[in-house]
Amino acid sequence: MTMSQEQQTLLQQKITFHGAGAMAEAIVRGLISRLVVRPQDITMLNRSNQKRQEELSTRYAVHTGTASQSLELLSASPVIVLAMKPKDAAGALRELGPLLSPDQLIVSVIAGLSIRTMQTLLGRKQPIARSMPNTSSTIGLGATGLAFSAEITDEQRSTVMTMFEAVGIVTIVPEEKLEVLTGISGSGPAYVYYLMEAMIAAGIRGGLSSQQSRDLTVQTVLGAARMVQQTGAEPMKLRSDVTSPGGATQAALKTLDEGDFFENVIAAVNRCAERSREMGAALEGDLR
Ligand SMILES: NC(=O)C1=CN([C@@H]2O[C@H](COP(=O)(O)OP(=O)(O)OC[C@H]3O[C@@H](n4cnc5c(N)ncnc54)[C@H](OP(=O)(O)O)[C@@H]3O)[C@@H](O)[C@H]2O)C=CC1
Ligand SMILES: O=C(O)[C@@H]1CCC=N1
Repeated sequence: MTMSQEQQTLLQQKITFHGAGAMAEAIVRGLISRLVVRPQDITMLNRSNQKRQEELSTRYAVHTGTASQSLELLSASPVIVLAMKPKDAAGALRELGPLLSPDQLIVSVIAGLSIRTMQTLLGRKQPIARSMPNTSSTIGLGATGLAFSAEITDEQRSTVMTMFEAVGIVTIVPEEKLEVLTGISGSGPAYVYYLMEAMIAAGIRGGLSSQQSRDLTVQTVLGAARMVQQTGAEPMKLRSDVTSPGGATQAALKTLDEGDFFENVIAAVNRCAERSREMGAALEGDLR
C-alpha cells in the first residue's frame, strides 16, 4: 500500500525521540512544519551533546534532555522513536526495557535492527513499528517503509502511519523487505547527491560558474523526477526521448555503460541491503 498525505491529522500525543541526530531532526522538522505534532508534545533526547540540544530547542521549541536524565520521561511517553546509530541501540534498548509498560509504542528508524532483536533486547514483547525513512522527510518528500510487530494495536498503527504520511509517502512491507527498501529509498538520496556532486564538478571543470553548475544540476534532477511522477511514463521511455540516435546523449550514456553504470547501481543497492543485514546480525550477535 502506497499513499501520499493529503489531509493532516493533529496527533495529540507526546512523542519522545531517543536519539536526536540527522534522521530524528528530519522527521521532527516535517511533523512540526506540517502541523501534525505540536512542538510542546515533542521531546528530543541525545546521549550527551549539550550544544545540539540547545540548537534543537531554539530551532523547533521542542523539549530536550539527555537520555540518562530522562528515563522517567521515556517511561511515561506513549510513543518512543528510537533514532540512535545501530551500534548504540543494544545498550539503549536494554536500559529501556524494564521502564516500559505494555502499551507504549516503539517506533524504530534503525537500519538492520529487527523487531525480534528489539523485543529480545527490551526483554518484552513490546508493540513495535520498524521503519526505514529517509532524510527528505525534512521537506515533506520522504519515502518511508514500515513493518509492524504482531502486538501493535490498530490505533498505534494509525499513529505511525499519520506520523510518516505527514512527511512523505509510506509503504508497508513484510519486515524482510526493509533491507532492499533501505538500498532504494533509505540510502538512495546519497546516490542522487553523489551523482549531483559529479555533475556540478563536471560543469565547473568545463568552465561554468559553480552557481550556474549547481542551479542547472538541481533543476535537471528535480525536472527529471517530476517528469516521471507527472507523466507516469517509464524512465526508459523518457530517457529515450532525450537520446537522439548518434547524438550527444547517446555518447554520454555509452561512457556511463563502459563503467557498467546500470549494474553498478544495482550492485550498490544490493550491497546496501546486505550491509543492513550485517548490522542487524551484529546486533543479534550482541544478544549472545
Ligand atoms: N541519516 C539517514 O539518512 C537515515 C538514518 N536512519 C537511521 O537513523 C538512525 C540515526 O541515524 P542519524 O540520525 O544519521 O545518526 P546521528 O549520528 O546523526 O544521530 C544519532 C543520535 O543518537 C544519539 N544517541 C546515541 N546513543 C544514545 C543513547 N544511548 N540514548 C539516546 N540518544 C543516543 C546521539 O547523541 P549524542 O550526539 O549526544 O551522542 C545522536 O543524537 C540510524 O540508526 C540510522 O540507521 C534511517 C534512515 C535514514
Ligand atoms: O547509512 C546508514 O546506515 C543509514 C541507513 C539509511 C541511510 N542511512
